[in-house]
Amino acid sequence: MLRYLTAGESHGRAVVATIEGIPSHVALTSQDVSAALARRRLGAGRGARMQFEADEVTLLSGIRHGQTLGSPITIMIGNTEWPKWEQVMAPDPVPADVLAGLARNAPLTRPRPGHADLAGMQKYDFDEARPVLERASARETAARVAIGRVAQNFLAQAYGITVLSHVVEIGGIKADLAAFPRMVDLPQIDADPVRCLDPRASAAMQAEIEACHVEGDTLGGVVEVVAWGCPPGLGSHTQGDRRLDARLAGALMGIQAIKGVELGDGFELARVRGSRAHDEIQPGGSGIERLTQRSGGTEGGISTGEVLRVRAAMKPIATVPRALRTIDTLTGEPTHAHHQRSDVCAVPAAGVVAEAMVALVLAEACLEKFGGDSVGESRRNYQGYLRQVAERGLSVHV
Ligand SMILES: Cc1cc2nc3c(=O)[nH]c(=O)nc-3n(C[C@H](O)[C@H](O)[C@H](O)COP(=O)(O)O)c2cc1C
Ligand SMILES: C=C(O[C@@H]1CC(C(=O)O)=C[C@@H](OP(=O)(O)O)[C@H]1O)C(=O)O
Repeated sequence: MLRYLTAGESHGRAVVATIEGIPSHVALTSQDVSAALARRRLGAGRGARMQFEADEVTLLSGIRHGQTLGSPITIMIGNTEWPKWEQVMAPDPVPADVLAGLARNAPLTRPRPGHADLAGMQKYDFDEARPVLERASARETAARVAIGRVAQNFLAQAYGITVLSHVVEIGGIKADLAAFPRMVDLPQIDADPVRCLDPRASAAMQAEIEACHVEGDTLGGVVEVVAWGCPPGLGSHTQGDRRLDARLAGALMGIQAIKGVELGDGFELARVRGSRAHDEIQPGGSGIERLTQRSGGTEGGISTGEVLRVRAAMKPIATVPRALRTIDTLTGEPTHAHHQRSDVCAVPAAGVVAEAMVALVLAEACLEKFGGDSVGESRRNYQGYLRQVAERGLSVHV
């Protein structure tokens, strides 16, 4: 069983994540985790914090001399600004007169539409938004990306699975993907300022982000996560909550500001006839192959062995500089939402987070199917299963 938990506030001392169930002997260093976190900071449209946030990584448990031990892995990511927030976010009581003198501690009573401010105040009985936004903030996604990298190393080393993401849409501008090769590499994607593989769309997206920046507005978009090397047989048709597509959708919808998920051609499949919707099967290689890749690599909630492809739609950033209408919860009077520094567009970063979530789902599904307490054992079990599929003549030629 694989399980994990994150903790920490955006302006607290640190965010942390613990993951349990990763087998032993996965090669992993703090440089790997730092590199993953650096990718999350990338992307046109990110705000001031991402310029200076250093994401200080400490591997607290579960790793020794560059290898996992099979015990719980804990990763801590220090928040660069902690010294400035130490009193505002102090776990122990701070004298009222000290707090009153801190501009940063001014009560946030003008909740932002689209953020967690108001719903969180209602639910947790707070008279201002600070205690809510500190945890609602996508700062938390740094912790998920850190353990996502652990999962990615495990997937690559045990099964040869590669997970990566790219941006397919920002602010209504769509990438033209028709001409792209089936396998693209990460440096190629990360070299683009919005992590988009279509140079023309990328330029238009960057211009739109800049226009929004100037006009005090914000943007959302769509990311696609692709996984190569997934074997057939992950997930199960036998129960709704075991379906791989359901688990992927849940994991992606769990990312801040993600409002829609589709597998493969998703919603488009609802608009065409069955004869144009499914992936026909023919003999290929020493087994079978598909003529198209519309399903996104799952059928019946089980991976088919085709390339896995899943998209997530992100709503625009809620902290709109041209502040939206709201009420002051102190007076009940109409006003405009509080505004602080924020991202104009975080779609490229959301792609990196989505990659981490897909890697965590796949790692869990692989461990369910193949088990193993060490990478070597997981790999042997996996190879035995591939032989079984081959003996039936059902190997997938991708
Ligand atoms: C990588 C990333 C960065 C984000 N940056 C900001 C930001 O700077 N300002 C903001 O208001 N929302 C930002 N968001 C979105 C909020 O976290 C999100 O809108 C909020 O949690 C409420 O979303 P929900 O309705 O989906 O829960 C970001 C989201 C992600 C995934
Ligand atoms: C800190 C991160 O993103 C933050 C996500 C976020 C939000 O409301 O979600 C608001 C901003 O926080 P701050 O007010 O501290 O600048 C972003 O910078 C991060 O991604 O590491």
